[in-house]
Amino acid sequence: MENQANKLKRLVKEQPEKTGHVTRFVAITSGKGGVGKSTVSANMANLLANHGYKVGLLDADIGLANLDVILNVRIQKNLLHVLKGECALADIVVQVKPNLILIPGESGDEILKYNDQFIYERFFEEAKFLDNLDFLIMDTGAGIGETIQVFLEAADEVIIVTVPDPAAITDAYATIKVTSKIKDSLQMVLNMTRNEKEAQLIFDKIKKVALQNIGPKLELNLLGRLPDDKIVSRSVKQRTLFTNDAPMSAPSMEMKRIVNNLVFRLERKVLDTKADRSFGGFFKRLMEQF
Ligand SMILES: Nc1ncnc2c1ncn2[C@@H]1O[C@H](COP(=O)(O)OP(=O)(O)OP(=O)(O)O)[C@@H](O)[C@H]1O
Repeated sequence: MENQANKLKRLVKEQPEKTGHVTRFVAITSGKGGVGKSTVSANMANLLANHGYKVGLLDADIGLANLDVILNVRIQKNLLHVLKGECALADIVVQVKPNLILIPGESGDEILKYNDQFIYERFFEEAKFLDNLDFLIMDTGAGIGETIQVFLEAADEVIIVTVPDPAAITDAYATIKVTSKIKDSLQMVLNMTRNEKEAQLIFDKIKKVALQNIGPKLELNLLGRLPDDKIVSRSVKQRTLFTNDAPMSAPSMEMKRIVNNLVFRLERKVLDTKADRSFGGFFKRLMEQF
């Protein structure tokens, strides 16, 4: 019988290996915890997978509702176990549905703390089975910690999620300010907003402050908004995804707009194709920066 590791390798490698295949790395972060970062990450990855993209979802945040809980999958070990040499990468990867895998992580601090050269070499070799991913969506922790910044710097696109409450906005702004030192463009998602007007108003205020204090060099964009909706909270409680449960609902339609805007941006963006654009290459960049 085919074991789990081989099955995963086969599933992810269904397509013939493309030379020069590009994986796009998207980091989702927030200033404050509990603003919907994991909910946005999981539903974004789900919609991209529905579009036919091969998507990896990396949980680099151990918060209240982890991605395995949101996606209703069982995990036993995570990236930390791989980096400690206790299991193989293929053993921890969970196939959520066709085109969507979950890579269970740990807090970024823990992940990047391990630096055993021998295990790294094996890890990068093993990571080749993830080379066909079109997107890696990373749910990072909240705040302005050094490790989170390392993940954000290595990403092609950084999305900062916030909610309208003043404390969350202040913290989101702190993230924008710190991250503007390493990124020229940042995306925002305003979650739990009453309507589009409210989202735009809040965004305009943040943008004005950013322009005054950071300057015009930073391109700050509103990628989209999500309403505060029972459909979203209910799906999280039921361990389902609202983009599956209620695909025609207001939150799903807004989530589709966010995903379309993201894909549009990334398709236009000139990516650094000199850098190794594989999952392993991305991790190498992380380790080098840390
Ligand atoms: N648009 C929304 N409408 C209603 N409830 C929401 C919405 N977005 C998120 N929530 C609820 O907010 C809570 C926190 O969401 P989530 O776990 O995604 O946040 P987080 O920022 O990832 O948190 P953490 O910092 O713990 O990782 C969840 O219970 C979720 O149901």
